[in-house]
Amino acid sequence: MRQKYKSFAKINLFLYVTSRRKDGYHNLYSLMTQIDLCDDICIDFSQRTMSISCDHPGVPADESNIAFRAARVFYHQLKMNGREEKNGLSIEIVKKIPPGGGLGGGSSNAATVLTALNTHFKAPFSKKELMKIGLSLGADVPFFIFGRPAIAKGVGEKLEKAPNLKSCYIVLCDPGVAASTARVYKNIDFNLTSEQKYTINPGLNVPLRGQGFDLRGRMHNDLEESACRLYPEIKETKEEMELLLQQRVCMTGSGSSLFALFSERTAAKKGCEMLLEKWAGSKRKVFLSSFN
Ligand SMILES: C[C@](O)(CO)[C@H](O)COP(=O)(O)OP(=O)(O)OC[C@H]1O[C@@H](n2ccc(N)nc2=O)[C@H](O)[C@@H]1O
Ligand SMILES: Nc1ncnc2c1ncn2[C@@H]1O[C@H](COP(=O)(O)OP(=O)(O)OP(=O)(O)O)[C@@H](O)[C@H]1O
Repeated sequence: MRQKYKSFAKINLFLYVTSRRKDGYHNLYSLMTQIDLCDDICIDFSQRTMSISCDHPGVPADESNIAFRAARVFYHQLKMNGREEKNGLSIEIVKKIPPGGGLGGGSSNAATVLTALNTHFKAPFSKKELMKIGLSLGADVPFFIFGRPAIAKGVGEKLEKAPNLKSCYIVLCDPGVAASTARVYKNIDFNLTSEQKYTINPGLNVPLRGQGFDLRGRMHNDLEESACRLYPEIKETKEEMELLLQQRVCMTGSGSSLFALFSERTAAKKGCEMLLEKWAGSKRKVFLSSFN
């Protein structure tokens, strides 16, 4: 039985790093939303063995793939619950989300596989339990299982429903360099983020009177300075993007992707076309996306 799934990317509309923890991880305060850029995943539950394939050369097509590890950990938990099931399945991933782009591509793939397996076996785990299983794979995985815009705290596992967001069109750019999440967190200069840490006020407490929350003035990322020091391509791309679009540009997650928000599709499309034209032949990739 073959089933197709869409595995969506995310952006961090704002991301504040509030402290470094004893376990080496960092506590966050972040507003996250899924966007319509997605990978395609096909799962065949009728196989006798477990296998994975992926069309992207930068993504492992073996048991180290996070989607494969998600399937393995799911069957393990099922067994711990006293249910021994045949664990054959094949996972086929068609990548459209740039890997190492701060768009949570791997985490989203893992969440898609966990959710698909849970549905296939008629919900042996509650959503909360599935999110806990997801956290053992990566800090971003619970968000994709949560499945709606969220305020993330802790290492990203404490999730609350976000206020009603105003839908936006996004000009998204992959500067052509993959950023290592671990390196970016390790390289944070807390002297540079401290002021922001103590003045976090994204204004989410403002009453909305039926309107969606407009985030364009609230975009922020405490990881940006660290990522730009490690990967100068990010800084260069951001500066050019701001100049060409005449819009505020922010990095998502631990980088490397950058985004600008637009309320009108025509303006976003025009911006996208301009970047595509200016950067034709370069390693930078440009996407028109949205969230609502
Ligand atoms: C940057 C974000 O994408 C923002 O949503 C996430 O914080 C990253 O989540 P992720 O890619 O799922 O991260 P993981 O795979 O769990 O962790 C990779 C590495 O990033 C660092 N890490 C990750 C999350 C976090 N809150 N603090 C950290 O310091 C740790 O060194 C960890 O070894
Ligand atoms: N299914 C997968 N999809 C993407 N990358 C994967 C996958 N499995 C393993 N990886 C490895 O994980 C690395 C990070 O990829 P990913 O797309 O998750 O990064 P990211 O978007 O920066 O993640 P995050 O925002 O969660 O930090 C890749 O360089 C790749 O080698």
